[in-house]
Amino acid sequence: MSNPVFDQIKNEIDSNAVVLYMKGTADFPSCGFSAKVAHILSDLGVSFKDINILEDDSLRQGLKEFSSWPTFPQLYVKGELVGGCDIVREMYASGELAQLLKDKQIACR
Ligand SMILES: N[C@@H](CCC(=O)N[C@@H](CS)C(=O)NCC(=O)O)C(=O)O
Repeated sequence: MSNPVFDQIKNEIDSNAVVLYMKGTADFPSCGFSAKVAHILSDLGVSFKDINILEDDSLRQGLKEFSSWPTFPQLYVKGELVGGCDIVREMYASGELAQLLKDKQIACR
């Protein structure tokens, strides 16, 4: 059966190369974990769409199910979940995140 929230998420991650589902916005994060990932993407010079899950509880709950991931932030690149703060931090530190972005033809430094 089709789920309208899943359709919304699918549309967002298909129409934006990099999507960060977060608490707050990139300019005004409401949580340190979300702030960290937004800063990492900014450090890499990556354009991304920030979506504040605190403004939409059905999206907040629906994403946990859609992604099979219980927390935020959630970083999607080209329609695929990369992970949350811990994973993104590790991938950034090792250079793996920059490599993944380059492999997916996303401009970054
Ligand atoms: N270890 C997590 C930290 C993030 C986390 O624990 N987020 C919590 C608190 S901000 C969360 O999103 N809980 C579910 C919710 O608030 O709906 C990660 O790597 O992203």
